[in-house]
Amino acid sequence: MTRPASPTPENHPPVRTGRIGVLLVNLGTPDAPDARSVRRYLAEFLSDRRVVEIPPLIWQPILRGAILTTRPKKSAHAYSQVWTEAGSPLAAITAEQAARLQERLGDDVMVAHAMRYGRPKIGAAMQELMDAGCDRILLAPLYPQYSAATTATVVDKAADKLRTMRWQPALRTLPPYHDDPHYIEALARDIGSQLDALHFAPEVLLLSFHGMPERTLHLGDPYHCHSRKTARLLEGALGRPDLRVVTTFQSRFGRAKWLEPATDAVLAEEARRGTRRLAVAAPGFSADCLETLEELAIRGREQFIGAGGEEFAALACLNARHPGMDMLEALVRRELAGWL
Ligand SMILES: C=CC1=C(C)c2cc3[nH]c(cc4nc(cc5[nH]c(cc1n2)c(C)c5CCC(=O)O)C(CCC(=O)O)=C4C)c(C)c3C=C
Ligand SMILES: [Fe+2]
Ligand SMILES: [Fe+2]
Repeated sequence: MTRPASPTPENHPPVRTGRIGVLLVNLGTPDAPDARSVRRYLAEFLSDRRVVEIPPLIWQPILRGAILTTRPKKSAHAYSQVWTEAGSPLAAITAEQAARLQERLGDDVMVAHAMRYGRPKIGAAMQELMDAGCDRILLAPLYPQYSAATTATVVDKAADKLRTMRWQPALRTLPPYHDDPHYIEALARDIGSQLDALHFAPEVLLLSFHGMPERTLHLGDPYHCHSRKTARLLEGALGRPDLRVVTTFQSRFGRAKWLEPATDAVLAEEARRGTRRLAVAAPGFSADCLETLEELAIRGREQFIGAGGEEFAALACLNARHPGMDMLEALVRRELAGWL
């Protein structure tokens, strides 16, 4: 029998200093607005079985065939219309949210960010936190409304990393915050001040949430209910009886039936029925991205104006501005209770 070697600086596990890590996670985005980068991103995203719930034997040939040969070029064009000097808006804004949160939380906490698809990777970001001495990690998927396709797949990915480790950190996850007063108040403050700054008074405020296949609702995914509840609470908190608030779902993908009503159809329908001035907000997105800057602000405008509308505004997401950062700080501090 050999006795285990006594610990030496060489074989001793790295010291963890009891620091707390916070990992903000969003969806992810391509590295560049070109077809190759978009193809790599879409291949990873659309191969996630939490996102497309079709058996791989059926889905992969469709994905590798029709979709990845045509969509990357189209999507790359869309991305190129919203790309900034700091890169993809979603990447730049998520990084800024992490930096702002770090300033607010101080040295006891280390804040990092990661993306579910593309970079920075969740596993690598967790490793960085642990290498810096964190033995407790709060995983914060930046999705107010829970869905298996977003929140759950982030937790799955973090669990994949834990699975490889002998000495795991303690892990907490930020619960969905679709009805949290901090979130509703941040949205009401932020959307309210953006509405006041418009040069016109909208008749309709469209609240556009990302869509999901309708089937997921019947399978028990709370996403649709969470979105509806956010919309109802936000309408109450805005307190603008003159404004008609309409909730829609955007970004339909594939042939299955998606949640309705669809944003693009309602934009055209509102204009045809006589609405002249409309504003659209996307409360489910914590950062502006392709879906808000291109699909809503560019194509949405064309749909509304093209059908007879006169004034159109796409409002900004909470991003890294004050109301949103106040909310994020409050939500994170609450989850860190007992750790801090
Ligand atoms: C089956 C397809 C898709 C499901 C389900 C889905 C759910 C879902 N997505 C978001 C948030 C975002 N999606 C974004 C882009 C995007 N989404 C899909 C498809 C599904 N999304 C695709 C193919 C794309 C890529 C762009 C394109 O080719 O059209 C983004 C923006 C990413 C960016 O780089 O800016 C976000 C954010 C949620 C919240 C959600 C379910 C609730
Ligand atoms: Fe999406
Ligand atoms: Fe889209």
